[in-house]
Amino acid sequence: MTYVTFPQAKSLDFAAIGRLCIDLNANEINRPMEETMTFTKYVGGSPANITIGMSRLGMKTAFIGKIANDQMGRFIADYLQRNAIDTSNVVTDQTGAVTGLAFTEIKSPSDCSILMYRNNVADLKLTPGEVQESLIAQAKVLLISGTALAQSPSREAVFQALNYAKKHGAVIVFDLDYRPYTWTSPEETAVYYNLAAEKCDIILGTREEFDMMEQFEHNPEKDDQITAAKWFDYSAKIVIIKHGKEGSIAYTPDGIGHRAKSFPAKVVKTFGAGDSYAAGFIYGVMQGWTLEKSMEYGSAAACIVISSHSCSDAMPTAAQVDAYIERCNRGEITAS
Ligand SMILES: Nc1ncnc2c1ncn2[C@@H]1O[C@H](COP(=O)(O)OP(=O)(O)OP(=O)(O)O)[C@@H](O)[C@H]1O
Ligand SMILES: O=C(O)C[C@@H](O)[C@H](O)C(=O)CO
Repeated sequence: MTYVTFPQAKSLDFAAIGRLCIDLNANEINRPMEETMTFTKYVGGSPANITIGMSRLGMKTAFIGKIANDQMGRFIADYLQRNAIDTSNVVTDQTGAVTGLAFTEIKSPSDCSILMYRNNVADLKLTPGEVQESLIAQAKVLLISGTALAQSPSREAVFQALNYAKKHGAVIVFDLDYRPYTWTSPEETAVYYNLAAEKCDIILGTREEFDMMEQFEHNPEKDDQITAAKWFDYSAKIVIIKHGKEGSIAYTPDGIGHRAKSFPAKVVKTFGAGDSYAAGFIYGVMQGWTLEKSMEYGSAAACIVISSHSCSDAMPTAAQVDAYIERCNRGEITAS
């Protein structure tokens, strides 16, 4: 059963809009930030990570965003280009805005947190006029991510990108990517998340992210079926609700909850799981695979990233995902 049809005639497989920043991941793991002395620098930001993941899987990709006019901004642009990502719509800020920094704290494989420095960040300064209609017109998929809705003018830029994607028939994916520290209040967050989600074909989020969106609604049991059903009255064809290592469920308008097995992993840190899962899943559905197989692929990609030190740099190729699944099937990998 095919739930989403991708416009095959377009030359670009995947475009994403939103946050481009720097991850500084703790080198001394299993200790609090106060005791962490050194960090390794990677490109970060959820939509950037997903785009890098799609590119590693062999998809033709582009990014729409804004970088600071400094060494960090140039590092990001160069990394995207080296990963074969089209940066023609990555705009350089001219107002003195800075690159967002995410310092990661790895207290234990299951207790990780992110300390954000995001005042006056360039990624939230993308304007609607800077979004190129011609690029979105060529894309089979447009991915948006919730953090870019947190402030103007980036918020309006995302809605403009949604207008172009609708006009030109791109499949729209929304990765909820809720980061509370970029928002002024949960109520404001819910309003904009709901407005954007109405326009999307595939919505991916954790149970907690959907809870945030439902704060004005009645779903006391936090029932996944009720959550998903709302979006089928708008544009959605697939709603994925993720439950960490318990796996995820993809709901479809025919009432089916599709489940896929998850895989064991030797976990170093948990962040990046959602981004690699999204890349693997979207890649799978674009190949015409079943939702179950696509989710399985996303889960395996997630295991590779959470077993590694970085998010972006650890994004696997298709050969690496296939090899991971084979090794799990042979019983060669066990959970940490
Ligand atoms: N400890 C784990 N072991 C194996 N697989 C995992 C583990 N944690 C996450 N995954 C896989 O990754 C998928 C996405 O994880 P999760 O639900 O934690 O997303 P997320 O909260 O969006 O991630 P992030 O921390 O990047 O924001 C899960 O559905 C599962 O397949
Ligand atoms: O910007 C962030 O929120 C942090 C990301 O850069 C980081 O790579 C991550 O959390 C992945 O989901």
